[in-house]
Amino acid sequence: MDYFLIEGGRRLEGRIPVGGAKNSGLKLMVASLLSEGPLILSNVPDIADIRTMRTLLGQLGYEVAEVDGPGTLSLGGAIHSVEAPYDIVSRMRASILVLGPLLARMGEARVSLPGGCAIGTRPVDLHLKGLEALGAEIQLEAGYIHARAPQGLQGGRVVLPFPSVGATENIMMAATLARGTTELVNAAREPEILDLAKCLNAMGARITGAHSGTITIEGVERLHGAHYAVMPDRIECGTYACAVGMTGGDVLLEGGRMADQEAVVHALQQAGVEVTQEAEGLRVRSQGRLRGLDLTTEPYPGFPTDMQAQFMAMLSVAEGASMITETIFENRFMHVPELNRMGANITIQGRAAVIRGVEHLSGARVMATDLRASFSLILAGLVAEGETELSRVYHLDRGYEHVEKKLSACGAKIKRVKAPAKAG
Ligand SMILES: CC(=O)N[C@H]1[C@@H](OP(=O)(O)OP(=O)(O)OC[C@H]2O[C@@H](n3ccc(=O)[nH]c3=O)[C@H](O)[C@@H]2O)O[C@H](CO)[C@@H](O)[C@@H]1O
Ligand SMILES: C=C(OP(=O)(O)O)C(=O)O
Repeated sequence: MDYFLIEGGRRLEGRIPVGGAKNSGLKLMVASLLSEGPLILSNVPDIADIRTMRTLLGQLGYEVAEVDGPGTLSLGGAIHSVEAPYDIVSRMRASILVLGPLLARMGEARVSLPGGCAIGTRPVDLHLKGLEALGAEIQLEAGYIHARAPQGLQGGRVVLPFPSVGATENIMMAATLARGTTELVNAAREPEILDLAKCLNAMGARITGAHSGTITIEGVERLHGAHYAVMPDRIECGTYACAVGMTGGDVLLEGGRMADQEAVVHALQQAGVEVTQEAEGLRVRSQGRLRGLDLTTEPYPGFPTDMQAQFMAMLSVAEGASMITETIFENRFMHVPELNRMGANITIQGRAAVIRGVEHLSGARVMATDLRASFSLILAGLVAEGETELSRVYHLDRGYEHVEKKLSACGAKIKRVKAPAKAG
């Protein structure tokens, strides 16, 4: 397994290009299953989850090919299978999103139940109830969700008890090909939902209100091919902003958009990091010691759970105490013991973590436990005294592209040590 070696203490200065959003690109790839013509997606990030999604779509018989080099994918062809198997769904949770599109397009889907993962139990009951409200018959058998709609889906009113991102996406995609109109109430409002609706509309869907919490989907007979560019990754952008804040740097995050992440920008500013929107992206600057603050993760437009671990690392070296309350996932504090091994002073009290800022962290051997936790340890390594060795970087590779290249270009000392090839 590859690992990273990070030598702390370098100020970051320069430019970092923000890639396409993982949490949008994966969903847009899935959306292509609804279309009769090819969907050409540009600005697709070079990350492991996108490769896993290519494998999954390939198993359904779908053709996914790079056009004009990396970053642009053409997705289309005939669907030969309606099954998303356990080995892929367990590797990548976004696989559950093939359920709605396969059901709408093929009248049937068999998708492995995703189960829990390192950050929490992550049930999918809201996805299933929403699809049932559109007329799907759903059975759970041998660890699989078996959904059928032999006569097609019928639009209806779905009220989500919680604005689940995944349920909103699954139901919205399925409803594009249902007969009649669907109203999705208390829908998620994340920017990636709007990106998905815009892409579906470019394919001929009729969706309105995708940023408002009530989404109306007028079903159409068929969707057609389109060209669409994946939105910039607001979480990658926020992650690098934390790196700049901690290292006292000055970096232009090319393509970064303040409008997608006002809660994160506000929190950075409260901590003493300067963030301004420029024509080419977000300019992030910091000087001197940061200040502690309190944060609670919430559905968008609140502070995102996907930025919680990175802020934890940043606040671990801020002046004074901070408290972070995690309300989305019950087990998303796995980075805390690792940060403490580097000298942080963090205690967990139920769903809250109390962070007492320390002056210095020290390099250590640490282990990544999940995607965002991995980056919190890189952030700690960037300011720690001495060397940090971060193992299990496959978690990080799921969702961050070219990390060592992007950070090194701004003066960080970080290198990937490749695992020796297996003898064989
Ligand atoms: C609201 C929120 O912050 N969603 C995040 C969630 O999306 P993801 O789509 O994975 O999760 P949801 O938004 O669906 O779920 C958030 C919460 O709802 C609960 N739930 C969800 C579905 C369901 O059928 N039943 C149910 O009880 C979950 O247990 C969890 O407590 O993780 C992604 C990856 O980290 C993030 O990018 C999303 O921003
Ligand atoms: C946890 C994440 O992704 P996933 O839902 O794919 O596990 C994430 O993007 O932070």
